[in-house]
Parts: sequence; C-alpha cells; structure tokens
Amino acid sequence: METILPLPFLVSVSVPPGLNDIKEGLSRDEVSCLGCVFFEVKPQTLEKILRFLKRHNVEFEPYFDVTALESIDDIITLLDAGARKVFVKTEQLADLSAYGSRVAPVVTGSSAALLSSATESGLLLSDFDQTASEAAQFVEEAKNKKITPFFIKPVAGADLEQFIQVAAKVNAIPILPSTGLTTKKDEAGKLAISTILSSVWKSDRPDGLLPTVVVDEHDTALGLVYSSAESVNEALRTQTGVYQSRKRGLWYKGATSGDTQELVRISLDCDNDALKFVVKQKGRFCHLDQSGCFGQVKGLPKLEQTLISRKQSAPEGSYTARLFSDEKLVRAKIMEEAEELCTAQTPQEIAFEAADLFYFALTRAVAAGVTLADIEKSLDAKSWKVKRRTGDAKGKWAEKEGIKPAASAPAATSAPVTKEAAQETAPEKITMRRFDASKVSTEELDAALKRPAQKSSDAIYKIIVPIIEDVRKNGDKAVLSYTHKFEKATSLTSPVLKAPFPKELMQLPEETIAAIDVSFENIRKFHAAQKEEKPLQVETMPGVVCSRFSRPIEAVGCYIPGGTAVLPSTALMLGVPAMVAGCKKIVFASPPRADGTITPEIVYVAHKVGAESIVLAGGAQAVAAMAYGTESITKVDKILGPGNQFVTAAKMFVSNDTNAAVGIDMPAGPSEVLVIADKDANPAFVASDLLSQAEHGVDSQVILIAIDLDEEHLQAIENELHRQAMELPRVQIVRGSIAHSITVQVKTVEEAMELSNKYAPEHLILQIKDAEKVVDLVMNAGSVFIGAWTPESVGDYSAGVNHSLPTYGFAKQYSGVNLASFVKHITSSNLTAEGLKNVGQAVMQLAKVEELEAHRRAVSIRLEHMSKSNWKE
Ligand SMILES: NC(=O)c1ccc[n+]([C@@H]2O[C@H](COP(=O)([O-])OP(=O)(O)OC[C@H]3O[C@@H](n4cnc5c(N)ncnc54)[C@H](O)[C@@H]3O)[C@@H](O)[C@H]2O)c1
Ligand SMILES: N[C@H](CO)Cc1c[nH]c[nH+]1
Ligand SMILES: [Zn+2]
Repeated sequence: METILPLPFLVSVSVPPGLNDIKEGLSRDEVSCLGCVFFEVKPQTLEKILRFLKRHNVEFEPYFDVTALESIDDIITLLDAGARKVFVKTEQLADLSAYGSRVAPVVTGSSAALLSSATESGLLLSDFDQTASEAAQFVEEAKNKKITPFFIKPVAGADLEQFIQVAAKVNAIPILPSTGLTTKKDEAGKLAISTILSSVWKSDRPDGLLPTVVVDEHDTALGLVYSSAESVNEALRTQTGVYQSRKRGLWYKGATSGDTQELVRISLDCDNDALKFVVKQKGRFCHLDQSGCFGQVKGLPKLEQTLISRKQSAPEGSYTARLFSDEKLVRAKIMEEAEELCTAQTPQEIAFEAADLFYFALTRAVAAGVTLADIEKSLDAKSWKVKRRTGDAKGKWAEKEGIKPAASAPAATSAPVTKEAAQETAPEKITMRRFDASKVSTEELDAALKRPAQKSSDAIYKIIVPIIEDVRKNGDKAVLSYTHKFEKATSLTSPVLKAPFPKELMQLPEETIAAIDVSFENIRKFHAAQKEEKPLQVETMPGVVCSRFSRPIEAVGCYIPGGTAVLPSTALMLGVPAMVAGCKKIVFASPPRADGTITPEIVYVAHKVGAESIVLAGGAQAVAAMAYGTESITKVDKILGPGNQFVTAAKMFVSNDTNAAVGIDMPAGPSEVLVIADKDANPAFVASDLLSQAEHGVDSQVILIAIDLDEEHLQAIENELHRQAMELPRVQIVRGSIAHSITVQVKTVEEAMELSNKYAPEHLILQIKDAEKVVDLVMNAGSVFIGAWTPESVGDYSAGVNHSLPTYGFAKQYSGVNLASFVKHITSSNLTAEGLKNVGQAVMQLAKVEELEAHRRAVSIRLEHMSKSNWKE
C-alpha cells in the first residue's frame, strides 16, 4: 500500500492539536484543513494522544514517531486507535509486521548505509541535515533505490525552503514544523503554504490555476472551480471555501449569497494537477435551485436531509413525529426490517428490505443527533484496526440461530468497509465472569474473589533491596541514576526541587487551578474537623490524672505515584492533612517526566501546602532517599502514600530497618472497588463506578454484588460496562483488570454485606434502596460511597474524604490516611500525693510479682517520705 497524503508534505506539531491549541505556527484549524499531522509520542504523552485520536481521528490523519515507546503493546494500541503510520525503531519492525506499510523504521543521520534499513513501507530519516557533506551522496543513493514513501525530518533550525527543494529532488515527503509555516503571504522567518504548494503542483493551464473539485463530507461532488496559491492560502487562513475566479479574482464562496462553506480538508490528486476541497456546505453550492452543480444529492445523504427536516417540522401526532419520539417503535421497526432482510431471497427483495432497514437505522441516528458523517467516520475509524474477532453473532442471537463460534479469527488482510467486515473488527466484549452464590461452593467463590497475584515479596525484594542499599551508600548520585534508568529523564542533574517553587513550573489552566482549589478546601475542612480540640483527660482514681495529647510528626514524606498515571490528587490527599496537622517539613516525591520536569499540578499543590521540597524520583529509590536522606534530600520520620509493588515493598523494608527510624502508613496497592447493587440501581451508574477503578491498572480488581437482579438487569449492566469501556482511552488497561473481576449474584442485603466484609474492599459503593441504613452493617472497608448520587470518583478528588486507602483486604486492620496519620499521640500522668497513696499499693504489688524491686521502691520511697514528714495535701 503506498501512502497517499492529502498534500505532499506533513506538518509536525509538538502538542496534539486536539488538546491544546497550537500556540505558535499554524492554528489548529489550519493544520486540520491540511489534513496530516505528525508528532513524537513520549510514554507520558501516550494517554493524551490516545484521547486525542479518539476525538479527532478523522479530522486529522495522524503520523507518529514512537521511537520513545518501548512497549510493542503501546504501539499497537496507537495503531488500533487510528494512527495512519508509526515510525519505530528498526528492531521493533518484526513485532509489528501485521500492520504492513503502516509501520516504518526511523533512522538518524545521513549516511547512505542507513538506506539499507528501508522496508517496503519506506523509512523516516530523522534530523536530516542537507548541509552535511554526506547528504549529497545520500540523496543520490536514495534516488537510485526509489524508496517510497520516504520521509525526511530536518535538523532543528534548518532552512525550510532549501529543505523542501532537497525533498523534491529525492522524491521524499518532508516533515515541516508548524512553527516554521504560515498562511500569510509574508511573515518574517516563516515559509508560506502557498510557496510550498506552488512548488509542487503542476498546472497545465496558461493562467497557472488548478482545477478544484468541491465535495461535501460524503464526497458527493458539488462543483468544479479553480484555485491559485493565493486563494488556497486564503481558504486555509479563513477555513472557508475561497477560490480563484477566472474573471473576478479571489472568490469568497457565499460572501453575497450567504451560502458559505466551512473548509474541512484540502488535498491534491495523485499527480499533483488537481485539488479537492472537502467542505460543509451551508445552503446550496449551485446558483440554480439544486444543492450541487451536478444536481440534487441522492441516496443516504438525501434521506438524511429529509429526516433532519422532518425531525424539525413533523406535525404533532404524525407517524414521523411518533418515530422520533417513541424509541420502542423505532426499535421494533429495526428488528422487523432486519428480520425481513434476512428472509429476503431475490436481489430485488434484498435491496428493498435493506433500504427499509437503512431508513429506520438512520431515523434512530437522526433522532439521537447522530449524522451520516458521524456514522461514516465510525466506519472509517474501524477500518484502522487490525485486531480481528471472528465476527460471531452474540449471545441470544447466536443461540436463536444455533450458531457456534468459529475456531479462530482470520488474519487481517484489507480494511473492512462493509457492515459485516466492520463487525469483524469489533473487539471482544469486555465482561466480568458471573457467579451465583447459591450455586457455587464457598471455596469456589473465595478463589474467584482472590485479588490478582502480586509478584512474590521475595522476587520484589531481590529487585528493591540493592536499589535501597545503593541509595543509602551513594545518595544523590544513585537516586539520579535510577531516575535516568526508569523515568528516562537523562537530562536531570539534581534529584530534588526545593521550595520556593518557580512560578513557571506551575503554569496551569484556570479551570485546573479552580478544581484544585475547591478540592483542597474540602479536604482541608474534613481533615481539620478531625483535629482533637483539647487533650483527652481522665481522672482514673482520685488524684490520678491521665492525659493524651497529639503532636505533629515533624518531617513527612508523601509519595505521589507517577508510573502509569500522574496523580496530582494524591498530592492533595497527603499534602493537605500534613499541612493541617502542622508537620514542619513536608517532602513530596514523584517520578519526573522524561524531560526531567514534574507535573505542574503537583508543583502547585506542593506550593499550596507549603512543602519544603519535591524529590524528583519514584519507586524504591525515592522511598530510600526519604528514609535515609541524601546530600540534598531531607530525611523524614514517616513515609506515606500509595504506589506500585516496588514502592510498597520499599516502604515495608525501610520501616523494618531500625537504622532508618522511619514509619509508614499502610499497604496501599492496586485500586479496587466493590459495588453492591439492587433493583433500584441504574445500570449505567453501576458500570461507570466499576470502570472508574478498573482503569487504574491491569492489577486492579472490581467486584459487583448483585442483590436479586433478574437477567435483564444483569445484562443491562454488562452491556453498559462494555459500551462505556470501549469509549475509554484506557480500554486496554480495563480489559486487563476486568479479566479478573467478577459479578456475584446473591439474594439479600445481609448476604451481600457478609461477602463485602469478608472481602474488605478499598472502596465500597452502595447503590441500593435505603443505602444509608445499610452502613451499620459495614465492618471492613476503606471508604464507603452511599447511594446513587455518590460515585467513587468524588472521593478520589474533591468531596473531602481521603483516597489513600488500604487495599488487598488490609481494610480489616488498617484505616485509610487521615489526620491521625500525621500526628503521634503522647500520654501523660499527673498524680497528687493522695493519688499516689490511692494507686501505690497496686503498683508495688505488681512490681513485686515481676520481681522488679526498683520499680516498687520508686513508690515506697515516696509513701515513706509522706508518712515521715506527716505530709498533708
Ligand atoms: N490505594 C490507594 O489509595 C491508591 C491511590 C492511588 C494510586 N494507587 C495505586 O498506585 C499504583 C501506582 O503505580 P504506578 O506504577 O503507576 O506508579 P508508581 O509511582 O507507584 O511507580 C513507578 C515507579 O516504579 C518503579 N519501577 C517500575 N518498574 C520497575 C522495575 N522493573 N524495577 C524497579 N522499579 C521499577 C520506577 O522507579 C517508577 O518510578 C497503582 O497500582 C494504583 O492503582 C493506589
Ligand atoms: N482511586 C485511587 C485510590 O485507589 C485514587 C485516585 C487518584 N486519582 C484517581 N483515583
Ligand atoms: Zn480512582
């Protein structure tokens, strides 16, 4: 498959344009009209890019340099999400061969020998320096080898005009930084798009104009016009239809008629001598009373137009109005037509019935505000996936037709375009295994409820103990070396950032600041309320006063995980109580990003809670650094916070080392949730709660306890779970965690609570009638979420409760992080002479039993003194 780009160059941007507007260079819309976008994916930006792909997969054609990704699975996720082409390390090619020409190697340098890396899918030559002496030889070689497509990316600061010329000479596709391009005619230091276009297109007309086919979003031709470099530039700048009239100069379509066009995309044809403009046409394109110059739209677009206008104006009580308002009627019609299509025999009958089915399917879509273009986009997006399922019919449909699943999935060949072919690419249903508590043995149920196995502590200790020893011995140098290794932050030269934190490190959008501020305040309020107003005081006997008072732990280390997801909310959950408790030194630790910086949200929270420093490290090295201290990292008295197995094991290890003299909070491992749902529970709410914890990591586990739910309700939850999961950017993680998650069917609330208390979940969600009353039955849980309007995520972020909680069943003996985690309690005794007289005999007798004479005498000496001096109160 040869790559045909909309235009013979690619625009590279540093930030996915769907996430942040491109600040310098071309605007987001201008890039989208050019059609292709190129960026480098870093492990820490992968998730954002996947989100971007989900939203803008059809708007942009994305090309990625993924050489910074080590995991083949991550690259596959990106490809399946719709990456048009990925450029990988040569050694990763073999593992991605199923993706054919969508994968090409990237090489750096300009030595001709590098050309041997080229595959049938071409290659990307990175940092191409056309001024280097080898370049000429390289160019010659490349030309001889006829490598297609062959991309080149310039070294930073290259002269783009010269670069484009070299690209044209070797028949390569240049990758041009958006920041070096402009749609203006002259902009100092930037290259005009018009200059690039006119250097590549070939007009065979004496006036140099290019024939331009204008089409709508379904590729229906609206008419033929002409373009000049200037008109294209103008179209890109205004993102509207602007053409070159042969008589009247620049023609802004709709300027007088009002029938304007929104520019979606421009592209050149295969031999660069005709342009295509894809537009969203308002009103008509043609000057006659028809939508396009070649006549009216037909087929599905026409049906869509009719349905939209009927939806807007169908008379009340008419059949069409009923169709739009009665979901059950549309559902019945779709089923009826589908059945009729299946029984149709002749080609005519099949066409007739298929048309009916399309009619009702499109009615359903239009009623829900879904356009034909949306459906086509979905179809196109499916065609980018390579992973196949067998296309088997599902559940009741398979049963009804007596279909058995196929033995294995066929290998991918070409992109599916039909419904059936597209269905073949539909992924496996994401579903939890079901257990009916009344039909399985307790042992079977216990086994199913077991948390996913963690690596044995021996295996983990073998990894983390040498790291801890190294940090203890070599301090900063060791911490830095592990950060270079695990976080790939090789440019980092200091393992710590000390307060005051520079403002530029906490630049955040206003809405993020507002969200952090609201959450901060709620967490502060709830933890401040946990303060003990005054010391506890009890007179146990006359004259014997016992007290207990608290003091903040002086220096605390707050670990904020940052491996699979950066969790600034954890910074709030640890930092705010530490601040409220009055800890003098609050040290944050979190793995930095590959460029050595720390997430600005974490810096902002550190600033708000008055942290003294942020350790730029994660894992066992961060724990060790805080436990023992290094040249630049402050030693702390207690380390708190969740983390992966390496972090948890390191916390356990240092807390057992008396040389470290450091305490820890509790084992807080992979997130988990147990949802109890009854007939009142909304399936969509239940599914969303299960997924909110399932997306944390593949080792997360989520449990649903269904109280007396019928099959329909259970299936509604399962369908919702799958539907919602498929829309998540972290769907692959969810697949992993759902694989070891289960639904248990029970009959009563009591049974449900018994199971829950035995499981001791980190989070317990009660989506049941009178949920509040059931709280009395909760014996073991980290945090409880009561009723339909309390999703677990409010506790993760903003309600005020803490989200750092015991997992893995430790809720049976541990509390989650709270104010008490940051203080220690000190007791005092204060006796009067009378008090000593009252309690003295008991003390002396017990000291005698224990044969500790000095203890006994400490009392007797005082009592004797009292009697000798005839002492009175
Ligand atoms: N229970 C709770 O309250 C709670 C709250 C938030 C997060 N969590 C959990 O915390 C965990 C966070 O884990 P994470 O991995 O995303 O981040 P993390 O910050 O805990 O771990 C990342 C670090 O692990 C170390 N590491 C990774 N691979 C290693 C290897 N092979 N050898 C040695 N060290 C290695 C690296 O130093 C890296 O910096 C998740 O399981 C999440 O569910 C729990
Ligand atoms: N649910 C996690 C605790 O198990 C905490 C968290 C942070 N961000 C989102 N969730
Ligand atoms: Zn969470």
